[in-house]
Amino acid sequence: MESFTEAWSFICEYCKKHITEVAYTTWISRIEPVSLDFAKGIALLKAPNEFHRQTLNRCYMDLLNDAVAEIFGPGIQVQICVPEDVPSAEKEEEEDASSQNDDYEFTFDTFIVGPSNKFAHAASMAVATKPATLYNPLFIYGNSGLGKTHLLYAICNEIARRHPEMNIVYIKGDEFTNELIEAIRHGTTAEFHQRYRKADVFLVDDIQFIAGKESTQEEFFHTFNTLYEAKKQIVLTSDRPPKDIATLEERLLTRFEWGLTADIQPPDFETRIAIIKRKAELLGIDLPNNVIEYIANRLKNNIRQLEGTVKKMKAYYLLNGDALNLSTAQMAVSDIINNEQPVPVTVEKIIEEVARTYGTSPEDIRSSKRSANISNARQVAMYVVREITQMPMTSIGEEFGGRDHSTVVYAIQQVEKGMARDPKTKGTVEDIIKNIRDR
Ligand SMILES: Nc1ncnc2c1ncn2[C@@H]1O[C@H](COP(=O)(O)OP(=O)(O)OP(=O)(O)O)[C@@H](O)[C@H]1O
Repeated sequence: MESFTEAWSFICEYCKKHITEVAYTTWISRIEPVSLDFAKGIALLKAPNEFHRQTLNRCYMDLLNDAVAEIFGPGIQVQICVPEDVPSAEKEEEEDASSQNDDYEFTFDTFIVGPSNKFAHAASMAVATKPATLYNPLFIYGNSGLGKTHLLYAICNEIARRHPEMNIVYIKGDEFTNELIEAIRHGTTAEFHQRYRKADVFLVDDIQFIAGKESTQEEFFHTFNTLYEAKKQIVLTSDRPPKDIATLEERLLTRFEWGLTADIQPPDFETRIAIIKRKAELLGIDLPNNVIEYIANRLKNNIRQLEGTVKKMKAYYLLNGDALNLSTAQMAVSDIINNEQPVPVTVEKIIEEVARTYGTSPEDIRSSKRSANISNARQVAMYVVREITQMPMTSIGEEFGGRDHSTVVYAIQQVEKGMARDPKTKGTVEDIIKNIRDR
């Protein structure tokens, strides 16, 4: 592992010589080496997200394999994973509901259109066909599992197909924040600017995660302006409309509303039926009509759940030989509903989100450092832990580096007072809680 990480810089050097600087910065520089297994002949690399992986698989696999062969000799195949693939107990539980999809690509062809999403679909098609001419920015919002990411990838894939020369940059709002914090820490903000401000098409999934984070919003504001003025296409998604993102800066809110805002609603009955049929077809199984109708009647608000149910039925069929009938469907639906119970939020997750918001690190929050920003972030983190987990004060104190009960009580009171006095503080804390709960 150690030597693979060391050798990674040589692989990067090789790639750098063979592609343009922009392509290198956008696609190769953000890969992380994971492991090299000579016995299996696999070099495992990690891409920051699914769209990145798809692009690497499609456009840069030969280059990466050549680079690996140059350094380690022939017989090693590159494989790309994404953070979601890295096993952890929690992720495994989420697996069925995950938006990762090995059965089909997220394109316009695989997107079923109905009254609930036809406006967002049409706007996305328009943007993909003529980037930066009609709607800029395009802002798509809707609840979880209704197809925002699917549409965003569909735009990426369509533009990549029509305009292979265009530099498409896709990122999630929280990744943008994390990368900025890392760039500030390592003094590499120039590379950070270059990566995002050289985009021809800039797509940000879950933009709500930048709200309340001052330096991220500042950076995003400049990136937005640079790209907008250069007539580059910007597409954003969120779980709520811009005006409902409590701590979004006014100047960003205005900009997000400059172009077109399109919402996606839960699908109606006919669309749910069409989606179940299509998912079954893609998975190569034949579902009777009564089964399709049963699923469509039970799951109304989330397309990811519809898809998960069809996958579950296929798994029961293949693994247990169960028939594709109503009782198997009942089992699959209740499995999906139970699995989708929210995963309990850990203190670690809460501290991570608070740290991101205040531009500090989880280690600092748990430490005894007393600078104003860190103390403030620590108090907010204690408050949020109490709000979300209802954990006893003494246990909260232990989680924060062995602080005593009275320190926690004091911290919570301070935050309550701050929220009562200042609407901005209130908005920030509420956004943090919403972001953590919505994950
Ligand atoms: N109209 C549709 N036609 C076909 N599949 C769809 C449609 N809408 C959503 N899906 C599928 O449902 C799953 C969830 O969609 P997606 O990940 O795009 O949701 P999302 O709105 O981005 O959710 P989240 O906010 O939780 O990230 C994906 O597998 C996607 O392909």
